[in-house]
Amino acid sequence: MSNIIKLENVQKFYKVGKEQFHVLKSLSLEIEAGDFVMIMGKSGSGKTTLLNSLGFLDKFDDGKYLFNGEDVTNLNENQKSEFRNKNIGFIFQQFNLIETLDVYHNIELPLIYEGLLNKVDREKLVCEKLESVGLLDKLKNMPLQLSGGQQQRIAIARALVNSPSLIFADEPTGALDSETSNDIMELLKNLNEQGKTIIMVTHDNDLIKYATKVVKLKDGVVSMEV
Ligand SMILES: Nc1ncnc2c1ncn2[C@@H]1O[C@H](COP(=O)(O)OP(=O)(O)OP(=O)(O)O)[C@@H](O)[C@H]1O
Repeated sequence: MSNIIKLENVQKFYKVGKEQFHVLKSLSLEIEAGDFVMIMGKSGSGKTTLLNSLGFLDKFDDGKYLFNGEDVTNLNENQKSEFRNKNIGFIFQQFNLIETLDVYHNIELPLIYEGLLNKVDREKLVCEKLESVGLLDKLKNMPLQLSGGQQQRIAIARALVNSPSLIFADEPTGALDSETSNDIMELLKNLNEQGKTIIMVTHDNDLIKYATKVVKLKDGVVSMEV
């Protein structure tokens, strides 16, 4: 198995007034291609900070970040955006769909950012992804006309549309009831079985059964890996 992600001694500080708050403390971590990783730990332990920094939504202050063996620690802003678009699909607790765009255009947006495909090819991909989450009939709906579970499925279709190898999910079931949560977890499990590497932040111990690897954070360090 090969490492898709390797972190070596990363440090992350937040500036609060004149103080520095040390949130990730010399954290090292290896994630293999095909893993379904659950990042767990108490509120405030740095889970979201870790995920966001891995996805270049935030940055590490020190240490080394290798992606497929390549050093991506010091990418510039354009390279970071390109890296994100190409390699990572994001799923959030509150879905983060654009409320003023219909379902079709929400899913199409990453393809427009990428700028490689014409309209016909984009349409084919959007419909394919919508079908894979079972919501092809909702193409013209606005996000707020859908249930929470349906909105999360649309967000998953959007995360998949650029065919990323990695899915980052921050509490993807946090806003859903338990039955809908199970549906979303089954969908993620299928994606993992199809070869996507998934890194998910959760508080919910019941979801550990879906993981191939659990990383427990405590006070900014990995306290346990299984
Ligand atoms: N922008 C920021 N500025 C200052 N401190 C921050 C900032 N973002 C997060 N923190 C602090 O860093 C710590 C880690 O936050 P983070 O959101 O990563 O934790 P978490 O484990 O994901 O928590 P939760 O489970 O509650 O979402 C917390 O103590 C938080 O208050």
